[in-house]
Amino acid sequence: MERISGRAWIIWAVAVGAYTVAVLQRTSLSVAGLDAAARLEVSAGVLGTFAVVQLLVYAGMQVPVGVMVDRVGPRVLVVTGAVLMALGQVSLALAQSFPAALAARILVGAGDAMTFIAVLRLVTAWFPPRRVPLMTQVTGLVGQSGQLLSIIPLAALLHGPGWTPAFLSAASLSVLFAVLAFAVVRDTPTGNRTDEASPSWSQVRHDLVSAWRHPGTRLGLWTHFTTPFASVAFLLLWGYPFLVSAQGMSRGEASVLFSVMTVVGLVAAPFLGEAVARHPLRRSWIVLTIVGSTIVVWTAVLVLPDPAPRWLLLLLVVVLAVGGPASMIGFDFARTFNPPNRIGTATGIVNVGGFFSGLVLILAVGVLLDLTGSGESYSLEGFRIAFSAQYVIWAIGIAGILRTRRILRARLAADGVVVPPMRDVVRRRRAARRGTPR
Ligand SMILES: N[C@@H](Cc1c[nH]cn1)C(=O)NCC(=O)O
Repeated sequence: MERISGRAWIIWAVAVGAYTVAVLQRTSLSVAGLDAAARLEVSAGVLGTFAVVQLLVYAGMQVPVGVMVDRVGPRVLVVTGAVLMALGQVSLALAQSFPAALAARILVGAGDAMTFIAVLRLVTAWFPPRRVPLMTQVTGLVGQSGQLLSIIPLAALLHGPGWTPAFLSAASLSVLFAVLAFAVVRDTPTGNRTDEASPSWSQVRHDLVSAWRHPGTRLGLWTHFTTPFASVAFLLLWGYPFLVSAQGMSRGEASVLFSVMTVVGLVAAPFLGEAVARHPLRRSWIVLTIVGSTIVVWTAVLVLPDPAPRWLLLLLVVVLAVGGPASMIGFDFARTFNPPNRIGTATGIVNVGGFFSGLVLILAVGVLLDLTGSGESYSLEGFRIAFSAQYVIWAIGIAGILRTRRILRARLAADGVVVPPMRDVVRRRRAARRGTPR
């Protein structure tokens, strides 16, 4: 087994810390909703603009940021991202009007957009390939805990010392990680990307086109598009009103289900990382199985005429929770089907998927609830129709996965790598178990 150096762990710890703080900044406004509405004198509906604009900025910047990761190296991006987020949060701390606060959140979204793919590029550079799937999962998992920093200490600061001290404290964490990343992080074991000759812009354009054209990158994009959107929309906006208003749960019970989601995500991530490392030729099957289970359980919940039994809702949050870690398999496709000089670009392309599909579902559920007259009552009937929008996104995503997988397998076969169909593998295993010739 290849040894992992102490230096790799230190660089990873700083990088993952910067990503965790980015997730804290990303989610910081969700715990400040009521305070924001009062301070900026806007309605709850207008506050939703913050989330939408932030997601749009994040998704829109992924490809340019991916290109920059390959051109200037991940360290510059982690430092710049932290500086932008610090500026955004200082501006928010002082903002007195909606336009000023919106401009501040755009800065936060831009800085956030730079962090994750740069950190994944560091993981690829500093860890042996066999360890990368697991470390990618652990990076996602640790980073997501930034949400807890919003929910607990930031919320306590908001409701104690108040808005300005809370957002200034959040900004100071980004300043800390900008300094730490500048001092500690190095792009590769041989130094920084900027120490080498940067590729020309025509080379960068060529890499972007090549990354997009490779079916492995697009398989990653469709994987990231199809796996997390159901849990993103559930967690960020619609899960709570669905459980409480439509399913008749108490707020306490709904909170327990959300905690279960966090725990299941924690358990699933390393398990999936190891499965992907062991069975690289079966990654798309792992993805399709997870998506299929989510569809089956959501369908069971939606077809019931009455509120679902508690055990079924528990099962629903369990399958939803696996969607986040499953989306990380998309980055594994990007990494393994692209040469090192364009992994950042390919990762950026992949990372657009889930943020785009999540945003579409969040908006679609809102529109359908309004159209069915359930925008305020949040009735079970209204949610049943609204959540049906998921089937359209699943259908598009699964078609994308199957199509790009077919193209990819044809390309691999031309290079002499034949992926045996799953049914042949199952038949051969059964025959081996019975001791019959294959
Ligand atoms: N799918 C997420 C990360 C994740 C891991 N476990 C649950 N969610 C993702 O793509 N994140 C990108 C980011 O910037 O956070």
